[in-house]
Amino acid sequence: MTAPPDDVLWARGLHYTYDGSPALRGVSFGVREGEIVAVAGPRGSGKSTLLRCLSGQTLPSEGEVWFNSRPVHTLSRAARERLRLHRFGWIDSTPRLVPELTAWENAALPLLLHGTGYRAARTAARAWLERLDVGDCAGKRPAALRQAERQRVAVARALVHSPAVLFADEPTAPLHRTDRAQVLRALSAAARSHGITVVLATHDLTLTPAARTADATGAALADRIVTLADGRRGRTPVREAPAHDTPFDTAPGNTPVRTGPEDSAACSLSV
Ligand SMILES: Nc1ncnc2c1ncn2[C@@H]1O[C@H](COP(=O)(O)OP(=O)(O)OP(=O)(O)O)[C@@H](O)[C@H]1O
Repeated sequence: MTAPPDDVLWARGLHYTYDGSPALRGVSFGVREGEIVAVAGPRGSGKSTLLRCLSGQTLPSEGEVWFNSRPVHTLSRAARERLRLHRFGWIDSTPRLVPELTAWENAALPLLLHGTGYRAARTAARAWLERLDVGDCAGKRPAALRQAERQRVAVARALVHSPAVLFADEPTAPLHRTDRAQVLRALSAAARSHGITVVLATHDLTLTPAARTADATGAALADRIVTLADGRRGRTPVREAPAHDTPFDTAPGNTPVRTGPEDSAACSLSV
């Protein structure tokens, strides 16, 4: 089996089980370069597990994950860790910053781990903090920052090394509504301007045209939504103009195939 050449990330027939309890039941998934895809589903539907499998943090019990047409599921743990460090970014719902480091030092961590020089890392980290509207926080430690500021620092850290794919697991869940919209706008604008592919998990199922119209401040974030329910791909609650001609859906047998617009939507999200 080989992955479609125009997909940066591609997974087929993913199963994952926690102590006998299935979390993923044959999920297939494809993402194109530069695309922002939201994975939506209720709590416990398998979103985090899917993101962990796609990013190589967790090996699926069954199934395949491919990045740039190369298999991830057959890599050693060390090779997957290198892949994550160099090519992927990750944002959790709770910003996990190092309390002893300043905001810019936290944001610069991936570069410093890559061996980038201190000055260059500082310049890049500060530039990302500016871009995310927390430039004036650069010298502060996490304890001196608001939650939304800490999350922006975490976003800067996830983007500072220009990853190929950014995984965001409910990145604005603990924030207030206004902060959510701002962080989402900043995240999506940064990803789009740098051509970074985003896979974003959300439990918010209010992805209806009416909800989006009402949410005038919401970021026009995702190109496409895929839904998960009970560890399986579902149908999207939204049907709108497709962002791409040939989005993916799952065919019987769990092979990603090109389909009509069912699984595709230009949408804004509250994550
Ligand atoms: N470490 C774990 N040990 C055992 N079961 C787990 C573990 N992590 C997740 N699960 C279970 O696997 C299923 C999928 O969980 P997962 O966290 O992937 O879903 P989710 O959609 O991301 O949910 P949430 O929005 O609450 O994070 C759930 O039934 C969950 O209880």
